[in-house]
Amino acid sequence: MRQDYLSGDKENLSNTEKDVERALRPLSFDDFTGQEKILENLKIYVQAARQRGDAMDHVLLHGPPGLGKTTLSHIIANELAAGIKITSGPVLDKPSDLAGLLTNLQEHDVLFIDEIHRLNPIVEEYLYSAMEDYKIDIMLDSGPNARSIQIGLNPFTLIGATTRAGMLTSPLRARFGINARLEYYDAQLLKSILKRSAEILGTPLEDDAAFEIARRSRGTPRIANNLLRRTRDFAQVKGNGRITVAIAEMALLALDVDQNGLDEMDNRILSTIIEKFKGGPVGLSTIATACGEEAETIEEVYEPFLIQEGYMKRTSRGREVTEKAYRHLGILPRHRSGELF
Ligand SMILES: Nc1ncnc2c1ncn2[C@@H]1O[C@H](COP(=O)(O)OP(=O)(O)OP(=O)(O)O)[C@@H](O)[C@H]1O
Ligand SMILES: [Mg+2]
Repeated sequence: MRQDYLSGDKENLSNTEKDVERALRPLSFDDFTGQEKILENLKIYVQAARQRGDAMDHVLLHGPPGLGKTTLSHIIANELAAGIKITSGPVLDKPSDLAGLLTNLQEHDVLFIDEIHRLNPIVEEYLYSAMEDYKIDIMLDSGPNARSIQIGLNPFTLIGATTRAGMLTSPLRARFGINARLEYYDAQLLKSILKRSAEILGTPLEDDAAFEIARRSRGTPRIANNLLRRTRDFAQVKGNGRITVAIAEMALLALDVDQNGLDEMDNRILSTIIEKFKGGPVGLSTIATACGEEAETIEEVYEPFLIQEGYMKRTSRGREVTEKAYRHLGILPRHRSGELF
């Protein structure tokens, strides 16, 4: 369970936690911290579309979980002063599910499809003409009477979000005029996000405590906010309600977030590769089995951060840990084909 909220799995949040997550979600471009380049461009596209009275071009947002894809989609709709309809890839079973949504869109509305890499191929194909010409073909009747009629749609903006851009087919990817990859946040940005969140929650958060939580949040606002909520609990029960650096340290220790901000699963992945596979290279599915975690989760949630921070690398022969991983775990690197690191 602890793993779940640290890894940023939103499905496992309770209802109150979901309410808090919603309360902390920025609603406008000005509320949104970081991703400056993306924001700068989006502001221009939004303004241009509004000035012309057109629907904005379709947007693909990709990047690791918890970096703000859903948040940004809502912000775009807000800034366009448009409505938003929300669905997700796995939910759209058949073309008629999608047709229902599309025909209900008002002019310039946003249709947000989360996990768009998990669209059923038949539904996906259906989306092509909707995206390109704002038209769909609907089948009437079946058997010998089957015929299709074409229906025009109101011009709309599709926003697709995915943690796995590589899994998108090229025809789908090509239909997004705007393509943005969200990056991990640095500690300073996360610190300002935390200060804002603490303010909303009404929790006093000292500066150095904010920085400590920020730098140990795996570059991810969702994790930063989750750690803030847990730290707030510690401050309330073990302190006087104020989040000091000592309280933050205590909470992070209890949550198994180590000094470099790696959590229990990060460390398990690294130590497994070192101890069971001599540091690698080793295949993803082998690591997954040895760690008792799904390969997809490792690839989507853990590995991108471990690679970005230089603990691990991907080679053509599989995953390998780096010298930094050995140092982090306090293990001496072994001789590898005669060479030392
Ligand atoms: N730039 C930001 N500024 C402030 N808060 C942010 C920012 N980005 C994300 N958050 C916070 O982090 C939480 C998670 O963000 P969001 O749900 O948008 O991530 P996501 O990229 O859609 O993740 P997933 O891939 O899991 O769907 C939000 O509730 C929001 O409070
Ligand atoms: Mg999301």
